[in-house]
Amino acid sequence: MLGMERRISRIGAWSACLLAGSVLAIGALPGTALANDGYDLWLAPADKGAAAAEVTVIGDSQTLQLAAAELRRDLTAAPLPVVLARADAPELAALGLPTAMLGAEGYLVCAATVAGRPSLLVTGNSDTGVLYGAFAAIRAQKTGGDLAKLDLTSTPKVRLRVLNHWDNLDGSVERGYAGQSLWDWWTLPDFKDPRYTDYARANAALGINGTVLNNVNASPDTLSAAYIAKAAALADVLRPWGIKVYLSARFSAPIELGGLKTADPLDPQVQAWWKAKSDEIYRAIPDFGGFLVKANSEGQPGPRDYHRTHAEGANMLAAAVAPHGGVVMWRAFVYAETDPDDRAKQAYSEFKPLDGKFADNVLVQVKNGAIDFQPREPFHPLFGAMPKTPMMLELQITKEYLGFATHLAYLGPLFEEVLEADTRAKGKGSTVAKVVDGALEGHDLTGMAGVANIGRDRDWSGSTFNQANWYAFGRLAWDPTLSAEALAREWARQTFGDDPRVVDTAVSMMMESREAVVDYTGPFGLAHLMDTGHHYGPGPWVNDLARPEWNPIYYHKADRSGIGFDRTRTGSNAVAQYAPPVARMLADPRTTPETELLWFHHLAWDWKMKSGRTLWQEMVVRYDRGVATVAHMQRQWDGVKDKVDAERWSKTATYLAIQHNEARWWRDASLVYWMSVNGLSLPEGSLAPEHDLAWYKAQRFPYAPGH
Ligand SMILES: CO[C@H]1[C@H](O)[C@@H](O)[C@H](O)O[C@@H]1C(=O)O
Repeated sequence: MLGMERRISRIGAWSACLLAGSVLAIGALPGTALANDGYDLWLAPADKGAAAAEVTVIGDSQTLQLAAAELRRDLTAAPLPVVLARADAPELAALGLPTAMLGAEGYLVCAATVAGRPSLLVTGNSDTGVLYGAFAAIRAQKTGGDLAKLDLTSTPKVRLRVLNHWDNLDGSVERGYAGQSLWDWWTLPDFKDPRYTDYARANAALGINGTVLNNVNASPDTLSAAYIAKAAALADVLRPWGIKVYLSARFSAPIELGGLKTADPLDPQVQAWWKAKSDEIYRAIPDFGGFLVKANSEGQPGPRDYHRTHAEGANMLAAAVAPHGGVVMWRAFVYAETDPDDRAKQAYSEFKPLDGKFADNVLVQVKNGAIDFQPREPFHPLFGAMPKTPMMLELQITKEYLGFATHLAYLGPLFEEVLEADTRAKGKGSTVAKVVDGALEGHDLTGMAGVANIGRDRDWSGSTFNQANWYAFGRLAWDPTLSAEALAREWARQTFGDDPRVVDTAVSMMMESREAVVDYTGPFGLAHLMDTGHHYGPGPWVNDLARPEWNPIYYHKADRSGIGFDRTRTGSNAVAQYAPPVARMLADPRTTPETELLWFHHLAWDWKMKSGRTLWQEMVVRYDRGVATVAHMQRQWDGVKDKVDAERWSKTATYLAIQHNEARWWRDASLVYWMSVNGLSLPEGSLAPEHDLAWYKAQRFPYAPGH
């Protein structure tokens, strides 16, 4: 009976809403003819000419006031007055809305009669939930939704949705291509740059609820009193937007900062130091999120220095933050002594035996693939292999290996591909997404991290289209089942307005862009082929670096007889790290997806591909296709010249021209090198390389940004 009343109440409100809707005219979206430097990201203000929504707030929190301000600025021509209220507001009690299922951060946006007045209600169980609901309503309107029919319910599937800034205290950003660090450590904690608020809004609009401020290659100074105060000032700005601050911790900080002789995690003095340090941080930042740690990786100190395990190291830090509700995000990006013949095996070998040994508040943070953010990598074998441990997925938003900020490469499809990959750990459908969102093993502590592409550039991310990668990460962290294409469309509409020609063009370019990069940098699972000193241009010939696994030769193993890394039983047997059905599939080149063929197999140049062509011929086809796709993107962009503001149009057009040259450079340099190894010539119809091998080898970047 009660349920019935609830229904009626909502239906009543609906009809009022629908009536109003009949005269509804949603205001035009921001005029694309206006100059737009992209600073507003997906929060470009609504058309000034349209009537602002009437917004009432029940309750007095700062977060609710911020949510109201967002709605007043961006929601136009609302058919009903908008009411913002937490679900526990007495005014909502009689409605009996189904809010229990929203959890701590979910939202509900629907027509409802509040205090006798038909309204568009935005609610949630927390102030942040309401804020997310407000942003969802704005997004719905900007992407063509009808406010009169709005009925949105959503709860995040992942708990920690976190950006990782690889920002150094000197203002540089490791692998950052969008200018200096956003954080001005020099003027913090006193000056709170308005950009910090803009950053918080942009993130909150996506549902991002955490940020690790500093590089995983962490300076011990980050944990000094002076920097804790600076981090606290940032936390104060971000808090009302539902964003928690985390810090990367250097494992040896007890030595460097504390003057101890050791950082051994089993040493009581070391434990006491971290406990005191954590207490100090929590005094300044009561809702501090916790630590991110890169240990015993690429020269960083760690527990292995003291013959302790990664679990012992992580648990020591976990014990220090546990009383305050903090977590430790412990990275599995290690490659060291174990399995010297195959770097791709090392993290699994080291971490898998530790499953079940980590404290409850530790997440193991794993990159999407076993090497390092390549344009395409098979999913990391650790997903599904550590059922007792929360596995946090680390994605890279900044495009270290996909053309930095210059090349257009929408990463939605890359993210989607890894999330949808089936680990088969518990039968069919054991996707990486289900490992990460905790559904597969019933974990409540879950997380996704994205290495940020944010800097002080006017457009934040080095180019307009790079913003979409930040956007897609944030939305997928909220719901890993969202589609990359739908997110591209959502982003394009909010970024360029609602002209279907522009939106369709942008989406089409975005959806073909990542595969183009795969094609021109290295098709069929080739990876890590870049030149020394940067991760930008080609250098498949490089073989003189100190560590074997830094050399491209190590990865492609091309010789006169064939190309590719044999990771089957006759090679490193890395395939055995996957669940048996996946391992069986990958053990045979005929059942291995062609996109990953040379990642797992060393094959003859005349290996027959599914197309009927030889491997070599097909490789050339792909290299050509990569270059042709960039040319296609250029043509498409030319077609919307009159529809996009000149500033964003011309920067994008120029970057596409650079990309076209460099795609050609990747293709030609790679092909001349492969030909020097295999002695084959180019199939009929393929473009001849412009230069000889010596010329390509001589190319050097004078300066490698971000390194
Ligand atoms: C922060 O260091 C980075 C390093 O710049 C990058 O080239 C490497 O791939 O990955 C490292 C990591 O993820 O720790």
